[in-house]
Amino acid sequence: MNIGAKPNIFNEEKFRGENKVTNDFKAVNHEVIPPDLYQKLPKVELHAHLNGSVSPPTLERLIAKKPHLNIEHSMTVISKGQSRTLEECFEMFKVIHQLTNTEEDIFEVTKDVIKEFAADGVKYLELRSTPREEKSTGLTKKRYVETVIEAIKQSKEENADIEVRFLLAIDRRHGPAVAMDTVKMAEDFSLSSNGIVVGLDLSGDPMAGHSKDFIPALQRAKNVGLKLALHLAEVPSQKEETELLLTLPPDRIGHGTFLHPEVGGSQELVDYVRKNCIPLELCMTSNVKGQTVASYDKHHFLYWYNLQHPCILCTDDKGVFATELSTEYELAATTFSLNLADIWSLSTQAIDYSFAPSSVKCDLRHQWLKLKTEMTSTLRF
Ligand SMILES: CC(C)=CCNc1ncnc2c1ncn2[C@@H]1O[C@H](COP(=O)(O)O)[C@@H](O)[C@H]1O
Ligand SMILES: [Zn+2]
Repeated sequence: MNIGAKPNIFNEEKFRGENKVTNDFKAVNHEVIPPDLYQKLPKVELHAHLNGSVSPPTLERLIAKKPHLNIEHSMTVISKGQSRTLEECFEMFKVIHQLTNTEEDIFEVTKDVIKEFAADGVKYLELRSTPREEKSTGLTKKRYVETVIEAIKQSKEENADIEVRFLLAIDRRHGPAVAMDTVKMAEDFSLSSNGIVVGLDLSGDPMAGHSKDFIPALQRAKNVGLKLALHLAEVPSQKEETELLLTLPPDRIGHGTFLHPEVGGSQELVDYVRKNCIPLELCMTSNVKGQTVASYDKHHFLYWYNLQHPCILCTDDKGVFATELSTEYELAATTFSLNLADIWSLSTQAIDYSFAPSSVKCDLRHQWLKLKTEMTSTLRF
């Protein structure tokens, strides 16, 4: 729906009727929003890089375990109000990788990240990560992937209130041969992981390599039924590269910051994305702190949302960008004056755009319905 025209499916009459705003409640768009609403809201996270999602407490533990590295916490996180260039952000991932260079570290960070998303009200999570080999510790790419899968399985066995899937990431900096190996690995694991590995991500420095080099690997992935979530138009002036990746077409687009004509993209690109109904994974804090978007109110969420195009709010790297998925929902709501019904429908629609099998989607929709009833009574509608 267009911002301005507010439907009332979340039945927020009670809120509208209350004129006073207490210290505990915030007014957004003339509604009164309880402070923990965004955390309680059931959510779907579809764009989270494992190593970028490691939280301060986990990093503190890893730093303490490896004092010889002389890593300070400020080297791994961009605090509120701060920003960095893309190059600086990518340097931060290198620092984090030094801290997560053993099987044990990968297991620990995966378990912690899952726990933290669950505590933030995320009911379905798609984690993505680049299989990494570390000669110094004997970590192999195969063991890396197996370890993430083991951590996901163990979280489930421990009854974490969250369903988790895994996308293997292709880092553009590593070139087409590694990309093809990653696709083959994803193929193998999609058969042996009990449905945990569902697809691939294309990420890494958007200025590295050229999209055309990755088309054969990505095409192969598509041919064998793996899903594709591709970072696309994350930086300006990549129209030709973007066009090429869109012809696959991907199942979801990461960022898509520079697709539309106002920012140097084109109407043709927008029309193509709309015609193929390719959902956009939008990460507001990441884009502002990474300086590809000037400010929250200039975020391309507004452009696509007003076109009624599928938009999914995501964190990207909740550790590095010091955010949570609930914070991203709150940011979108306050920046673009979304009401409760808009927020609820954003979080519900994200279920449709996940790579989960239909049985899981169906179960999530039931959970949403149940939680809506519970939240409605808590909020005294
Ligand atoms: C620089 C910046 C603003 C980052 C946000 N946007 C991103 N764009 C492209 N690739 C990314 C981004 N954030 C994380 N990644 C990828 O995810 C990796 C970290 O997670 P992992 O090791 O794959 O588990 C990074 O090394 C990088 O390859
Ligand atoms: Zn990303």
